[in-house]
Amino acid sequence: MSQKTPRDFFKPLAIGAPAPMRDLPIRLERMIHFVPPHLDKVRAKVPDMAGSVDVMLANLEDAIPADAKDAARAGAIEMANMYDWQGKGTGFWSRVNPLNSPWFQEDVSELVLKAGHQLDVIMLPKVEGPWDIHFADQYVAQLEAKAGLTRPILFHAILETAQGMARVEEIALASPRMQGISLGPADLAADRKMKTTRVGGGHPFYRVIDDPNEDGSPRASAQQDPWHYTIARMVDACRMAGINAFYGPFGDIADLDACEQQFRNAFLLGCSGTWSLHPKQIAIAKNVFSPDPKEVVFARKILAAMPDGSGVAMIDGKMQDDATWKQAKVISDLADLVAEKDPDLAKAYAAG
Ligand SMILES: CC(C)(COP(=O)(O)OP(=O)(O)OC[C@H]1O[C@@H](n2cnc3c(N)ncnc32)[C@H](O)[C@@H]1OP(=O)(O)O)[C@@H](O)C(=O)NCCC(=O)NCCSC(=O)C[C@H](O)C(=O)O
Ligand SMILES: [Mg+2]
Repeated sequence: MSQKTPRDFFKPLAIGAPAPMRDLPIRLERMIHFVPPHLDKVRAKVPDMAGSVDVMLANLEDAIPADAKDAARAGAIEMANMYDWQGKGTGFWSRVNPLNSPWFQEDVSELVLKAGHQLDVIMLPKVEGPWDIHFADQYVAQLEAKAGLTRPILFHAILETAQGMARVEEIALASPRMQGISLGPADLAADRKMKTTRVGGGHPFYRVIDDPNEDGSPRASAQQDPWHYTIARMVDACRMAGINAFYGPFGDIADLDACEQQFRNAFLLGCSGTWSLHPKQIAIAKNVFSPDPKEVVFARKILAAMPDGSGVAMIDGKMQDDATWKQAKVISDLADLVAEKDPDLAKAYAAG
């Protein structure tokens, strides 16, 4: 038997470490905003930006130069103490360097020992299999015990290798610390040997083409989504494990339309949120990952028409039954969560 017994699964991994959570906290996580914490100018913006994002993330991994890793780690710890993250309801996360890097051990130990009381989630890049989660799980439990933490820190894995993709279900189920998984399209593309230099989004060469026209006129063609399979598989693995799926980075900061479309596809397929790399992407994520007011009004009509969630009803010519009741509940519950944070959307959702 290679798995823990059900009883052992929820035992703390170190004496004095907090008990693992049985249920994830229900939080709005429409965008995970990436901050390069070694840059004084950007770090200084954090307190003012904190209320406008759902999650603020101090990034220690890629995009941080090797000679700035120590400064980024120190900046992340400063960020942890710049705002009352726990009290004011904005998530505070950090993406650490990979397990095989010279920085992982110090990243995690410094964060947990010096900022663990503020830290909600450690994002683990380039996770290849459950063994990576198990190693980090044990290490963090020891540090939590040493720091005297009473609330366990959760894990978020990034899918950025073919092996990680192939083992996504095992990763999702590896520990009760697992909060969610994001797609890392840039590293994943490289590892898969996809022929692109883009960070997420479509590609002009990845398309389908109409059959030839009899008159020889030009054939219509349309770009396709190269990430459809990957996102759908990640969503299934996450939802099976009761954790959340996230789209990752969209690297063309100037192309706001394409960013919005990529986010929207992920939202429709089941993702809870995305990363924002630049302030411009925050509003896009907020808009896309909050349900559309018209959909909310319609969803609530379904719930009202079938108060116990069973039977059949017709609304605006569309058949509703137990399954559409469940769909409506997903949208309505998310709208309730958004409304707690956003008074304008609360009004729009109530308008119906
Ligand atoms: C991408 C950036 C380097 C662009 O920065 P910059 O050139 O400074 O942009 P602007 O001049 O347009 O900036 C306007 C102002 O906004 C501030 N700014 C910029 N970015 C941020 C931010 N993330 N948070 C807060 N504030 C920000 C600038 O300082 C300007 O301020 P001011 O001068 O006062 O007007 C930059 O946006 C950036 O570094 N973003 C984060 C990049 C990052 O984290 N990359 C790693 C994640 S993606 C990844 O790792 C790939 C993934 O793992 C995979 O495999 O797929
Ligand atoms: Mg990456």
